[in-house]
Amino acid sequence: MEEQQVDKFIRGELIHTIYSNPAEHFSIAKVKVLKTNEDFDEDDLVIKGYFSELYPGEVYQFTGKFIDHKKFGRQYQVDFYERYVPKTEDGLMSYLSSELFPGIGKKTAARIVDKLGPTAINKIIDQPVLLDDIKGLTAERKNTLVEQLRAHQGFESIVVKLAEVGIGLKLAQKIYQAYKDEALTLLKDNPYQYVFDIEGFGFHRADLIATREGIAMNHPSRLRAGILYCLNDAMNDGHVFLPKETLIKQVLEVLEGRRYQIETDALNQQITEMDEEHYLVERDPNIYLPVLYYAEAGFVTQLKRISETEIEETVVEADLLKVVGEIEEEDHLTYGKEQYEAIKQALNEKVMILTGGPGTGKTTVIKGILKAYSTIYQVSMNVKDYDSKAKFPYILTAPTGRAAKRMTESTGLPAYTIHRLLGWDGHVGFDKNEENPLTGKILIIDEFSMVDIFLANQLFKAIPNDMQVIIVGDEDQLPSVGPGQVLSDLLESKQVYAVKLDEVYRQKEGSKIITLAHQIKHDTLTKDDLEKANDFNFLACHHDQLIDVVEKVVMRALERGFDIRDIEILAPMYKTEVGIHQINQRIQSIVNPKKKDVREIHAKDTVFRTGDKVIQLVNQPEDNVFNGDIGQITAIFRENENIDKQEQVVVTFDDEDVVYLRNDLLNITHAYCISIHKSQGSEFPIVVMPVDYTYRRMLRKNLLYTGMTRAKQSLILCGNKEAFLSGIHQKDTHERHTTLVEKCVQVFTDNAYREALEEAIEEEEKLSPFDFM
Ligand SMILES: Nc1ncnc2c1ncn2[C@@H]1O[C@H](COP(=O)(O)OP(=O)(O)OP(=O)(O)O)[C@@H](O)[C@H]1O
Repeated sequence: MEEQQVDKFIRGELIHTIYSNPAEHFSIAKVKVLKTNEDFDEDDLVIKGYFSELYPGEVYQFTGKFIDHKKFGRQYQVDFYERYVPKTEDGLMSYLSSELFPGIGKKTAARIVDKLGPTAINKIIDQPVLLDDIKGLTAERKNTLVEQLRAHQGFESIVVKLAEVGIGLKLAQKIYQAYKDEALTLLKDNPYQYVFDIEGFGFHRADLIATREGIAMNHPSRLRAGILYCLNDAMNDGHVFLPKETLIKQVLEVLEGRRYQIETDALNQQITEMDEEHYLVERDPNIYLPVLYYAEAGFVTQLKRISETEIEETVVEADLLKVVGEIEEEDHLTYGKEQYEAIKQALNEKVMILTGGPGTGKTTVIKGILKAYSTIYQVSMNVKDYDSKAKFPYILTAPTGRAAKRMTESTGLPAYTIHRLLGWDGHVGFDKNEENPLTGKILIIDEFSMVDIFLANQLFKAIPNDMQVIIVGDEDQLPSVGPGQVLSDLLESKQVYAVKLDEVYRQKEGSKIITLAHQIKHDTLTKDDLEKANDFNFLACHHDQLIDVVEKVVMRALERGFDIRDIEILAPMYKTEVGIHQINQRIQSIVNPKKKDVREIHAKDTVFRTGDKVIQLVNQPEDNVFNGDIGQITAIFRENENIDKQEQVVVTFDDEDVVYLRNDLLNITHAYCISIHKSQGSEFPIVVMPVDYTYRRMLRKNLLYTGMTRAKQSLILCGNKEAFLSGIHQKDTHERHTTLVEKCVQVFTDNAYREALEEAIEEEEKLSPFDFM
């Protein structure tokens, strides 16, 4: 349908806001261009102007003019804008031009809708001849279209209606699967339900639909959705709960516009009712999502169960001293006092935490524990000596593939990611649990600072009473990406035996990297400590030169014979001028530039090329790749080159080839430069860390510490020394709201509390409260 539009316009979906000044309502944002009669044919555009509110994912129509910004290039200065409300015809057009109907593009779809009107689909199904004189539609395409329309009958009314409110085919398919014929009724009556049932369906989208349907701003469903939305948001920020006062403040910010106000009493009432109906848990003054409350409660009670079971046999000190002496002789070292203590307690305690910074000997102690146990209990460390009856006694696990691999390299024993160990099926759940526990005698979990409260709960559920557990981690590293800060909370609770290793051994080998890490940890680092050393340098440079300097460092390392896989650039932010995206683009253009005979595929803002170094962004256990795994694109196939008739990108991870279809490319990105958060659990021979004042907001002690301690051979910092020095003295102010410390203390010391908690967990499991998430 061509519109009778005289004015020039850009119709686009808001991707994200780049800058906003709420006081003046001024924003700069990026939009995906959907339609325009301006002379512009790129996919994305930066717009700027005065807006009351802009929501990502929403479609707006802008009028204005193009301006050329000296630094940022072409932008659209908006004079007037409005939210674009599509008509049925638009919905129909996007349905017909969707991937369900191959070969039908936007133009042909428009011609069909133009000719047949809003009831086009029924007309085509009843009388396919009506398509006969549509230009551009071959007989073959016509037949496929009719066949497909027949096959999807029923579904189309939902897709078309959803397309009218800006929902694409993929999301529509998810919605249809979840609600089938109820989808439209629900959309009209309570679109907020979608937010909680359908992944990728945002609150603001539901709000816009609700406004269209005339649902009142203070409708209970809206208030509830606002509450759950804020709790979810808090979870994404790592919190396990929100104080009620904070929650209410945040909900009001989300729900109130300039034209209406929400009564706090009404919110309070909803919170109480939602608690009664198990949609949230209120433990005055804290409000939790049930999944989080019960994950925390579950973890603590499981930990208590395992801790309180008596150990079968303890080791006599004299025997241990003898065995440790033998190991020391064999390995040519003398364990430090704390290291010896750690080995001893690991053998004598049911659950023990081993913590310490880099180079303090955590890995050395793990090896010591394994050797000592094997010698004392005469247990073979050779996997081949075991079969399905006699199970291997040692389980080594870590949250990431890389960390697990490192455990295998250092001990020579098999190690698995926690997901793999627990038999995660990738969708519904874990194979290992209370009913089907793990088997073995000693469980060693490395990099525990990365384990969130959900995974900790799942893992501990699967640990049988007679297993000894050794938790290993560095409490000064960043907390887990997911909610909670399990390692540091456990240490703070003091309910589990912990050995802290302080003495640095790698330093003895002359490592400046380790010295710096410990100086940061103890807040003693000064500008003078940043002098060049064998394995360290700080290349001070101006913001404008930062990417050039990073490039030079990478080039120099390559010239010295390092592989690009050995060099990792770590930065804290994605979108600044010197952010991860920009650095990746630059390094890619140097180390893997466009070439005639090298295949590439364009996906959104990224060009993936054969040979590119890439990082996995989500867990994909079905393919044995996990968030943070780094691989290389080894092949790109065109549609006509494989039986699936789809473009394919093959990424080779350590020993695994994983195939990505075009839609899956969202799951990977370039990995020349990765975020410090994503680098957790990994180590690289050379780490290059740009530090810029534009990262200020992110520069914190534990972030810098985590990044720097990823370097094994060489660490090169570049950029602004002041920004670095101010960053290492900034504690993370963004403390996570958790109640693990209190729960631990109570469960371990108050039996009545523990029993009540266990009962509540059991009740909750019967109710299966997690369905709504
Ligand atoms: N008691 C010791 N005597 C001599 N050398 C030691 C001792 N303990 C550890 N080391 C050495 O110090 C170095 C660091 O030890 P290890 O790798 O075990 O530390 P880590 O805490 O696991 O470090 P990271 O977390 O950085 O891997 C190793 O080379 C190791 O051999």
